[in-house]
Amino acid sequence: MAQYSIGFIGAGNMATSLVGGMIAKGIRPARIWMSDLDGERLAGLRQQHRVHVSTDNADIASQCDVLVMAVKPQVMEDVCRALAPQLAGREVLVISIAAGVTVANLQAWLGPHPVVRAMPNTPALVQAGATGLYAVDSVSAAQREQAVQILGSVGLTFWFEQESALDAVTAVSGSGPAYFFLLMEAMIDAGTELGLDRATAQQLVLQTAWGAAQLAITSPNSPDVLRQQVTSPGGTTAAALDVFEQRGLRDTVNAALSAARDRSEALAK
Ligand SMILES: NC(=O)C1=CN([C@@H]2O[C@H](COP(=O)(O)OP(=O)(O)OC[C@H]3O[C@@H](n4cnc5c(N)ncnc54)[C@H](O)[C@@H]3O)[C@@H](O)[C@H]2O)C=CC1
Ligand SMILES: O=C(O)[C@@H]1CCC=N1
Repeated sequence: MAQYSIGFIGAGNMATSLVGGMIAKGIRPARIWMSDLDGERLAGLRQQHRVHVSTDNADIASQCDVLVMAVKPQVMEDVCRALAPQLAGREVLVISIAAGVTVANLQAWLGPHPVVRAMPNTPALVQAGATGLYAVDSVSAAQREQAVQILGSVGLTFWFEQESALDAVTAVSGSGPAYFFLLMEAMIDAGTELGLDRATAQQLVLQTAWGAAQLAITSPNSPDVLRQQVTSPGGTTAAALDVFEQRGLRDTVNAALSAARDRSEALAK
């Protein structure tokens, strides 16, 4: 693996997940730099991962060939504008993981650097993430490979030709874990209502979610076929699925994902 150095601006949940994955995949901690406003958090990360840390973003930016921008979208402009002088005249690959921050925004704030926009998700924490990627034309093949090494260290990566696809990716897989967690919460509550103790209901729900995902990933059959295999005519599953369909689950899911896509687009404005 080429020995380029990688800096993270913002050392929150997503950056920490990525760093954990990269180290697990053999990237040496000495090549990783992290900055954040929270010095205590950085001290913990230095102790845990042996990475370089600093509370000064410019310090990190001046050391690195690849910069992963991992602060919240709302502070991204200020953080980028403050870093622009550090990057001027240097070849730095910028990878942003922020929801709804466009490559045009990033290049306006940071300067005309090669930019990859990425949308990962929190299962990256357990190296089961899914990330959508979009690159501007100036990103070289080697830099695309660097982006895949970083984001691919925590799960699957998918390239998209159109930047607008990342708003849809955000709605599907970026926010997606929360939808499944909501369904888990609702099933645990319902199981408890039906008389199970909460701890047992939770274990049953989580094992069922994990098993269903494993089955869907490994089976040659699509989810609709797998659903039909659970559903005996006139049986219990049919009784439940009828309620979901009658109460408009598909329309609700469709409207929810459209709202997430719209919010991703709006954040860019
Ligand atoms: N949480 C999620 O599910 C996903 C989040 N994202 C994106 O990842 C980015 C980070 O999100 P999280 O890690 O969840 O947030 P987080 O709040 O855990 O991390 C953000 C970090 O940035 C630091 N920070 C704030 N201002 C700073 C500054 N001026 N300089 C340096 N560091 C600063 C904060 O102290 C914090 O540690 C966001 O842009 C979000 O849109 C992308 C995909 C999924
Ligand atoms: O809710 C958000 O805005 C971020 C982006 C995708 C997941 N979390």
